[in-house]
Amino acid sequence: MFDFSLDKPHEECGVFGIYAPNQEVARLTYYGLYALQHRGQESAGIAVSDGRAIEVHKGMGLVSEVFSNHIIKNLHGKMAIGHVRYSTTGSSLLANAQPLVVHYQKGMMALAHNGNLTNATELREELGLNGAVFQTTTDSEVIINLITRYRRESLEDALVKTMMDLRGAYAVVILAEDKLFGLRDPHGVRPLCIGKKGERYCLASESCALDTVGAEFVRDLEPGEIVVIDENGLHSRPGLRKNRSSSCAFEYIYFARPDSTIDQINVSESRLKMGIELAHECPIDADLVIAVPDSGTASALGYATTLGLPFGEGLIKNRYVGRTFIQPTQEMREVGVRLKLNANASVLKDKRIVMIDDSIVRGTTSSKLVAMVRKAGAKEVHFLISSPPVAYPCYYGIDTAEREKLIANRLDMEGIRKFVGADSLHYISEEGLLRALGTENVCLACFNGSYPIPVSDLNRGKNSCG
Ligand SMILES: O=P(O)(O)OC[C@H]1O[C@H](OP(=O)(O)OP(=O)(O)O)[C@H](O)[C@@H]1O
Ligand SMILES: NC(=O)CC[C@H](N)C(=O)O
Ligand SMILES: [Mg+2]
Repeated sequence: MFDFSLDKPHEECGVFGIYAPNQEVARLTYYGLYALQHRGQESAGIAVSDGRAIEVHKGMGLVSEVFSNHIIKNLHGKMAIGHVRYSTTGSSLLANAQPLVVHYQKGMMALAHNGNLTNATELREELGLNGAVFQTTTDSEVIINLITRYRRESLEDALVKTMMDLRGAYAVVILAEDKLFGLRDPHGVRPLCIGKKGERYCLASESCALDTVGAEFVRDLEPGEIVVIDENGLHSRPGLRKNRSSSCAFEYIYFARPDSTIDQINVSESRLKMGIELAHECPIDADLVIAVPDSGTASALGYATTLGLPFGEGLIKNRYVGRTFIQPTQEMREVGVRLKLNANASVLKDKRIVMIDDSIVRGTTSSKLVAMVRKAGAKEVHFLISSPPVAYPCYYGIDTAEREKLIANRLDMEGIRKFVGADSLHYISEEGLLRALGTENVCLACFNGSYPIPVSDLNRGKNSCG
């Protein structure tokens, strides 16, 4: 049977950066991170710089738990970066929280990273042989070590050289030498966008964070691009030759906030279109369409509208639940799901239900929800999924579990249907998903095992650097 003891959301990290002398950069970063909280809940941190010295505060937990008004007020500087973490390489420990800060031959540097390197172990070994020491077990520390190693050249050249060594996914913000830098890997797997607030610039994993701090969206970083933000404004330096862009499809399906737009695709709109595609691929004669909130909501609306079916609030999400910290016993796991979601019997009773969620990963949530909806009186439960089956692990920064734990890797379609207990089960096709996204330039590795960036065997485990 499956080991459910590792049940937790499938997340990654969020980064934010701002260059704004005479503004409260720590507070703005705090708000930016608050908007990106869904990207990681294990730890949070903010580093501020006056152009020379860097101060950092980080801690385990949510942004609101790590920072108080007092702490924010005492972080002074003209620029800042921040990070919310969901660990992918290196355990969830304070020592691994970001931003990472180092002293090097030219002063101080702070770095925050979203993504996952696929050659971190090899790079770490090589750096270690050349005398580098490490204070964390993250892949992100490899990046900062490489930059300082190459810093005999100008900082921009050092960044280019570093990017030539790195494989994998990285959206990175850096404070160093009176400047704020942003880097995006040549495949553009993880998002990073630029905002303008007055005359000043900021960087964020998702555009929703720009809205929160009152910045105008300027554009996404190009794959392989480096941007430099300082007293003179913003300039771009082509870092590495851009590959065919492979931005992560899972960002649109599940991960990013619906009000964000990534690489010209609005997340909520793409989910709506996934629902429309599902309606074309699998029209079901039902009485009511419901969503697993929140990430299933837009798809369920698209499905219902296309087929002219009513949409109802069949499952209600407790808005105060972030992570459920589900205990590894059957009873506590069920409490965990019930704490987060509850069936609304008054709309479900005696109805034939189509229930739409964005994904099935390990299968834990789905089986509980189908049972819950039946218990609330539904006559039939048809379960539709707005992503193809997740059958391969992500090595680029989304923690979707090891291959053996993925239900689509273990069971065939009928086996999964039986496991979740639905009357019928249908996943969107890969073609349907691509039509909904309106581009083929996306990474679909977790669905089809075709990895756009090679992953060495040494980098296939969570603690591969530790
Ligand atoms: O098959 P599983 O391993 O249970 O994973 C699938 C579920 O996980 C995600 O939700 P999650 O509860 O992580 O977060 P959400 O509330 O943001 O949707 C996703 O939206 C599915 O509902
Ligand atoms: N999910 C992420 O983006 C995590 C960043 C980095 N790999 C870490 O584990 O700290
Ligand atoms: Mg969910």
